[in-house]
Amino acid sequence: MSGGRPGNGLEGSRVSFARGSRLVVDGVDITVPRGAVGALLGPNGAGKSTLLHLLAGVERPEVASLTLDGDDLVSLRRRERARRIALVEQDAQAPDALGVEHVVGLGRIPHQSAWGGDSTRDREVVARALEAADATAFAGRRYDELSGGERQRVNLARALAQEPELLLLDEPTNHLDIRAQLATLGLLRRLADDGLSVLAALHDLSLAASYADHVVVLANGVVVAAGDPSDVLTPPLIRAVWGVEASVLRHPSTGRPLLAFAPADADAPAAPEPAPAPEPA
Ligand SMILES: Nc1ncnc2c1ncn2[C@@H]1O[C@H](COP(=O)(O)OP(=O)(O)OP(=O)(O)O)[C@@H](O)[C@H]1O
Repeated sequence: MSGGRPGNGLEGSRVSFARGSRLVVDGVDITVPRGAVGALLGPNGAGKSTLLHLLAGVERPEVASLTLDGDDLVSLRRRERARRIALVEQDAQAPDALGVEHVVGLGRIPHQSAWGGDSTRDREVVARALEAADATAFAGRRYDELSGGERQRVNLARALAQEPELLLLDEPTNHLDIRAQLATLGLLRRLADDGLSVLAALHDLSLAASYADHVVVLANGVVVAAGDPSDVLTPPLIRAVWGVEASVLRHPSTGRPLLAFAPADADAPAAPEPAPAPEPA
């Protein structure tokens, strides 16, 4: 699905954004190499969605530099940006009563001329995107009548129909059952292996560790750690950022980190009373 253009992927340096007097993204350095899956992690309110919006051009950042395959993203024209970057938003909306195929077809607009309408290729790309996102079964239905998880797959299909070089996703596993979560992250992995740059905000640290090449941990708008999931997702870091106790296990088949959590000590429930010893027979 990627454009196949050579380059370094996304490279951002000192990306910042203020809401009123408060910096909600504060001097973030971020890199998503071409062909890599990056996971953006952090507690509620850390600035993940805001950062994705800045990278997608929905909001304009204060920035030292922000490039995609060497091209300055901030000065990129809107249409060119939409050809190269797709954002799957959390709980994205579509106009009422639109059919699913139509919604996915909206992803083709940046590639179409003003009077051209849908070409055979557009229709093929839409069909492939629906299939890749496992949404073909809903193709003939109305978007506003779908469940949350079904919509999430359609939103992904719409982004894939854009044939971007950089795919940004805000909690793409939200609403999805476990099979659909694994399918979505497996698809992102394969798309990256084909050359797409992927950055997804995720709350499930084990899923992030299973599928991402690197993770970026945000807290209060600042990057507090970044790198290989095995190096970054340590119990002290998780305690400091999320305020919970974590044990790092290993996935039995992949060897990737698998995290088990407990409330921080002060909040931990009292240990259960030991069971009374059985009476001797
Ligand atoms: N429209 C807005 N107006 C004012 N403040 C906002 C707005 N949107 C977000 N914020 C604030 O900006 C900060 C970053 O929010 P953001 O949505 O980027 O966090 P997040 O890491 O994506 O959180 P979550 O995991 O809860 O989705 C938060 O403090 C939030 O309250």
